[in-house]
Amino acid sequence: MSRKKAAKGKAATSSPSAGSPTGKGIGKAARSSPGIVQMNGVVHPSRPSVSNSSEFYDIAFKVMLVGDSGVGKTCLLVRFKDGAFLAGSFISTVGIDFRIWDTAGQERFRSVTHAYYRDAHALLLLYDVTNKTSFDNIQAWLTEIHEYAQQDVVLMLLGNKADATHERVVKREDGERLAKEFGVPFMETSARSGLNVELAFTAVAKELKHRSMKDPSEKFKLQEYVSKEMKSTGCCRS
Ligand SMILES: Nc1nc2c(ncn2[C@@H]2O[C@H](COP(=O)(O)OP(=O)(O)OP(=O)(O)O)[C@@H](O)[C@H]2O)c(=O)[nH]1
Ligand SMILES: [Mg+2]
Repeated sequence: MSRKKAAKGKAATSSPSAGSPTGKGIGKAARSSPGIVQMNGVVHPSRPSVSNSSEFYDIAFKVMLVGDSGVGKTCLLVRFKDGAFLAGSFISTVGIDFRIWDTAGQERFRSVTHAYYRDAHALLLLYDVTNKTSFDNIQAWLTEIHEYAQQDVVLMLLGNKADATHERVVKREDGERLAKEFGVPFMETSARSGLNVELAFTAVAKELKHRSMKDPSEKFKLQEYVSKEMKSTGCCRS
């Protein structure tokens, strides 16, 4: 994915477990849980190395997974990091979960999320294709992102649980339309089957790497890269 100085990137999740971005508290899809993935990037002289205990990176990118509770953020992260599906009963992320340590908290963690937004380099915004509410809440999430995230944050919309064919209520075309409307790259994913998981993170990492190299001669086009990769592997469309 990108050049390593030492060990593999570290992953973590956090969850404020507060209301949806609309603040309306919408049933089962009412809580948010961003996760953070630090991706190691490229050598860049103007940027300091980042040390995290025993691990060193030339650049650590902060990528957050955001979206309603239950859309599959933790599962997507686990699938990407460990290559496995987190089966079993749904354990909602509470507070900040750094894989091993977990801080509990409900509404008061909202401010923590906003603080995380501020220095996030990329946001993977998820909805669940089997949950219409989570899709309807995307606009509110985008509003929140525009309010709290950096203006140039790398953003990608993901329709997760694409494997759940029978339960699907949001068509792929609906996701595509919404993404187009807001000018955000889009793809469907499945933490269960692994569909597009690697691609989603790789595409974001490539975009971040490109930006960090500050090479204006060649602009990386995230959506084009995603479409090309999908075509070349012949996969990834549910
Ligand atoms: N079929 C299917 N189920 C999934 C997928 N991803 C997650 N799930 C299920 O969805 C439920 C919620 O997944 P989580 O990853 O815990 O959801 P989350 O977004 O982290 O939720 P919070 O931490 O509460 O914000 C679990 O029961 C998972 O097994 C997927 O790709 N396909
Ligand atoms: Mg979670």
